[in-house]
Amino acid sequence: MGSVVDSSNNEANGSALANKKVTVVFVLGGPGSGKGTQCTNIVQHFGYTHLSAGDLLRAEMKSGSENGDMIQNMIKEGKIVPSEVTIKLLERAMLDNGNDKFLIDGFPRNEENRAAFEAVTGIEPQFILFFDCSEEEMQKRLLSRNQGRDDDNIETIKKRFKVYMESSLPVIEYYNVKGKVRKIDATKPVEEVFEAVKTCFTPVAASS
Ligand SMILES: Nc1ncnc2c1ncn2[C@@H]1O[C@H](COP(=O)(O)OP(=O)(O)O)[C@@H](O)[C@H]1O
Ligand SMILES: Nc1ccn([C@@H]2O[C@H](COP(=O)(O)OP(=O)(O)O)[C@@H](O)[C@H]2O)c(=O)n1
Ligand SMILES: [Mg+2]
Repeated sequence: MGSVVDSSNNEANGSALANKKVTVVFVLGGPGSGKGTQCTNIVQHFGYTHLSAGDLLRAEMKSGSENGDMIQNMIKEGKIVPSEVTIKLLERAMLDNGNDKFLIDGFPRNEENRAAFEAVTGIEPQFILFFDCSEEEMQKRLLSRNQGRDDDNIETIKKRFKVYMESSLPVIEYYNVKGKVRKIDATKPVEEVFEAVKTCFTPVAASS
């Protein structure tokens, strides 16, 4: 744990990332659990670059990409966009950034995301930060998020919760079995959650 991932030993996979050594932390948890909020705090304290898969997909959608309509429909239905699209966006963002430490927020969200990312990039996450939050609290937060998102309505929120339970939790369990999950009680206020988050990063920062 805590070692810098050397993806250069995965050159056979042909990923452009193979020549760049990167450290990746996956930030996972249900919709509204506070992933984005805490990533902003982590960036300020620990020097990571925050990459939100959802933000990258929304930007791609707005850029007039050929995948724009497909992405918009998937987000509206709370479905997971095919990995190929999301991984390309993540790869490009990591390559374009001078930093070598990334928080990947909201990815991998299903087994296809997880397996494809590993196969394409060869990157093994340093650890998984898991925000555990009750559905009741997440729903309350999403309904008052006010970011003008098409998917923060009760109908889509219910669909997102179902996808989270059926497809995303098994990915967290996959990493839990590997001893890689650091679980945080995310129902608490922002400041208290961040106190717990800090303890996950401090030993890593001290040893690097
Ligand atoms: N610990 C918290 N307590 C109360 N509200 C929170 C907390 N963390 C985040 N929020 C609020 O809840 C909403 C969802 O948070 P966000 O960080 O966007 O979550 P996610 O990225 O997991 O969907 C935002 O409006 C945010 O300000
Ligand atoms: N790995 C991912 C991440 C997000 N998404 C899509 O983007 C939507 C919003 O993701 P998000 O991470 O911004 O949502 P929050 O969990 O932050 O509320 C998801 O419901 C999916 O439709 C995806 O398809 N694949
Ligand atoms: Mg988010």
